[in-house]
Amino acid sequence: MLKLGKVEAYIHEKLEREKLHFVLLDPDDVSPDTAGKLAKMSEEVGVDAIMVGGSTGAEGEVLDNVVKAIKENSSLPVILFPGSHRGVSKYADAIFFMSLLNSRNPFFITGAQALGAFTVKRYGLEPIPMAYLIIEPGETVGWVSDAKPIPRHKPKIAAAYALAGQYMGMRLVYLEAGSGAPQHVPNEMIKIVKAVIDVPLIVGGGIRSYEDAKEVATAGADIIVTGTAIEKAGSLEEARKRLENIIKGVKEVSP
Ligand SMILES: CC(C)=CCC/C(C)=C/CC/C(C)=C/CC/C(C)=C/COP(=O)(O)OP(=O)(O)O
Ligand SMILES: O=P(O)(O)OC[C@@H](O)CO
Ligand SMILES: [Mg+2]
Repeated sequence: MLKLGKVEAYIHEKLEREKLHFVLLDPDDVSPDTAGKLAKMSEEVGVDAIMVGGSTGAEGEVLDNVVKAIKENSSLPVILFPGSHRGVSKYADAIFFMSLLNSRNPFFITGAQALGAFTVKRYGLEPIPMAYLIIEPGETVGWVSDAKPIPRHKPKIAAAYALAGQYMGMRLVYLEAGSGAPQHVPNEMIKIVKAVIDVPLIVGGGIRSYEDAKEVATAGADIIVTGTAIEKAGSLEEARKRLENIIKGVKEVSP
């Protein structure tokens, strides 16, 4: 029988009771000191995990120091969200071992994964296989990864990719509108994707408010990710206020 790793089991256990909220911290945008403070505050307000990564090359010491600071200041699981095979840190708990299924460049479908696989093994990181899909507009990550972003009004295309990902063995599906997107993934698309897959659905990009979070969760997202809203809050107090509201929106929707 398939035995899930610690972090994946934690996700599934929690999902029995509630929808989840993950915070994404990009070492390109936050210092270790700020990351530590944000992680501590995140744990206090009920965030479920911290993701660490960026599309513009978070790696090496810069990445390690942010992950270490988060681990020192909170007990939340830290999951890597790598932009390439270099986005791997031995201080994290797990890694979204993701394939960007709608990229035009095989590097983002299987190349980075092959180049990163031995590092993941050497560090003893828990890999969580994930289908990563870029939805319009896609923002920086869409451009960097040479994606063919799925049109916002074509939910069936997203559903087909998501189901294909599940059939290829991926145990999570992530719909990504792009960090800082003016609008999050359309509700209708979330609904249709959720209806065809059996694995948990993650949605991120452009979620900023209580209303956004509640809408996305109601449409069918199991895990809601926010980055910019917290990173760009200006102060720790403002970040706390925003997070409390977003989490309220997520937790009000039953799983
Ligand atoms: C599994 C391994 C080892 C590698 C996977 C490599 C893949 C497929 C990457 C997908 C493409 C990519 C560039 C992903 C980056 C994901 C990410 C962290 C996006 C969000 O980034 P932000 O840094 O918040 O956005 P900005 O770039 O706009 O700051
Ligand atoms: O920065 P935001 O817009 O919250 O996006 C989060 C995440 O989905 C980006 O990969
Ligand atoms: Mg960033």
